[in-house]
Amino acid sequence: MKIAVVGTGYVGLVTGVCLAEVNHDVICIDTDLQKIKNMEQGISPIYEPGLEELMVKNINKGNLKFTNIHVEGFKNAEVIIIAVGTPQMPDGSANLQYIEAVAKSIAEYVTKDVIVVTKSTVPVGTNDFVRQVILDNLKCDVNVKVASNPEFLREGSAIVDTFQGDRIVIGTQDEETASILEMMYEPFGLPIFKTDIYSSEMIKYASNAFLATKISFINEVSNICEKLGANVEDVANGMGFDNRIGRAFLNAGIGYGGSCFPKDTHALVQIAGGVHHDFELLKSVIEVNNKQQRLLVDKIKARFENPEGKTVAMLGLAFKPNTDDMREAASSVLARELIQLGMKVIAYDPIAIENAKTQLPQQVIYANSSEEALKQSDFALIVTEWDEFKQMDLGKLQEWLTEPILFDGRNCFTLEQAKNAGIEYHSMGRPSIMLENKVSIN
Ligand SMILES: NC(=O)C1=CN([C@@H]2O[C@H](COP(=O)(O)OP(=O)(O)OC[C@H]3O[C@@H](n4cnc5c(N)ncnc54)[C@H](O)[C@@H]3O)[C@@H](O)[C@H]2O)C=CC1
Ligand SMILES: O=C(O)[C@H]1O[C@H](OP(=O)(O)OP(=O)(O)OC[C@H]2O[C@@H](n3ccc(=O)[nH]c3=O)[C@H](O)[C@@H]2O)[C@H](O)[C@@H](O)[C@@H]1O
Repeated sequence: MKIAVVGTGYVGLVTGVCLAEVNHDVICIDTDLQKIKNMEQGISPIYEPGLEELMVKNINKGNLKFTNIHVEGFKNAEVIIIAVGTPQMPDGSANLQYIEAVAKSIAEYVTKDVIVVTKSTVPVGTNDFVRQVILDNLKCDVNVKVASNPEFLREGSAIVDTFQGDRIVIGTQDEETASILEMMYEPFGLPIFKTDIYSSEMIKYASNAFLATKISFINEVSNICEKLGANVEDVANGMGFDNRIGRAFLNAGIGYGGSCFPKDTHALVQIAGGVHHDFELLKSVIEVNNKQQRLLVDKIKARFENPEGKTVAMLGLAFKPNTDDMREAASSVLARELIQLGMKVIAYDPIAIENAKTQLPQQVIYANSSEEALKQSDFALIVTEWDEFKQMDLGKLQEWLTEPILFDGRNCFTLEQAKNAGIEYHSMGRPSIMLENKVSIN
């Protein structure tokens, strides 16, 4: 099938590459010419495990192409997939300007019947808007069908999620459109759930909001566990045995970040508000998360009488491991607050440093390895649970840090590991490990 994908970010590029991998004829379109030039040479604009290899393979096979010229991309397309960003507006609602621009270019340039699929996360009713913009601006006498097809991949495991996802959702009431999209996805062999457009649009927001709710819920439980001396990991494991609850997304930490949960929870509150529904539960989820993102600062303030002048190694900057994405990363909030407290921050991340430089305060100093960061610091924080931090020899902290104190925002180590390493260890929702002559802060 001939497919054009508009937008080559995390979703568009991964989708385009995976559809090419199952032998569709794919052209990816982006307005960013530099990205296009790089991708033509097999260089991925984003860090995503396995993506570049598959990209190169399919460019060489001849079924993956790139262009910055929409008319060129749409020329032969039977299906056009919209995967441009829908960032958050100041009031929390989704910004649809990129979606509208794509709809206008489709109207201007399509010369044959086509199915337009909205993969970007968009508020309920947006596909109606896309259809209307296209109809209002259409230059040729062609038939354009519009369908919703939200995406559920996660950054860092996007390729695996695409080939092994739990479901593909197709929102359309047109049987012919549904069956063409089913054919397109058939090679993935995944369950396909068909519904109407509005429900499909809502499934995406409700799914992200539910996952965010699970995270805020366990973080609240975690904060209570700390006060009571319980261990949130055991609590989550014990809860997770119940199939109705499930263990996934019950990892307590420093809150959710990234390009989607924060913006999509805000957008759903706005969507609800648009129909005069006050989504109180989701507002609390957001509020809990905002507090949770800065919890390590509170722990530091509780531990040190005067943190001013201390140097801290900040390990991990990306909003989660295996990505270079810094959007809404807790590291931004933490670095800002620590610097305000008069501390020196030495940061290290295996992949995200270049992106971090555009987001973190300019006073932050970057190290080339965790060892380099730790050796120059008084104590340390783990902000992102990269494998290389989880595999770190904790005993070395005694040697490298002025004070062997670790604040672990992601519970990367067991309490036994910390105890055996002879360090002071403060994690999330679990009792602190103190060295002799020190009193636990919990
Ligand atoms: N990042 C993720 O993990 C997921 C994102 N989503 C949703 O997918 C959508 C896209 O997200 P990302 O891939 O993260 O976005 P992104 O910001 O990484 O990429 C968007 C791309 O679209 C391009 N673009 C903008 N206007 C264009 C136009 N008129 N024509 C061609 N290209 C254009 C930009 O240059 C950019 O490369 C959003 O709605 C997001 O909520 C859904 C599931 C997962
Ligand atoms: O719409 C989207 O963009 C995507 O948003 C999330 O994917 P992503 O943001 O890439 O990453 P997640 O693995 O969901 O993690 C999001 C945040 O939650 C945090 N998290 C996750 C799980 C958990 O148990 N605890 C926790 O704090 C992570 O550290 C991270 O900051 C969803 O998982 C995807 O299904 C969805 O497609």
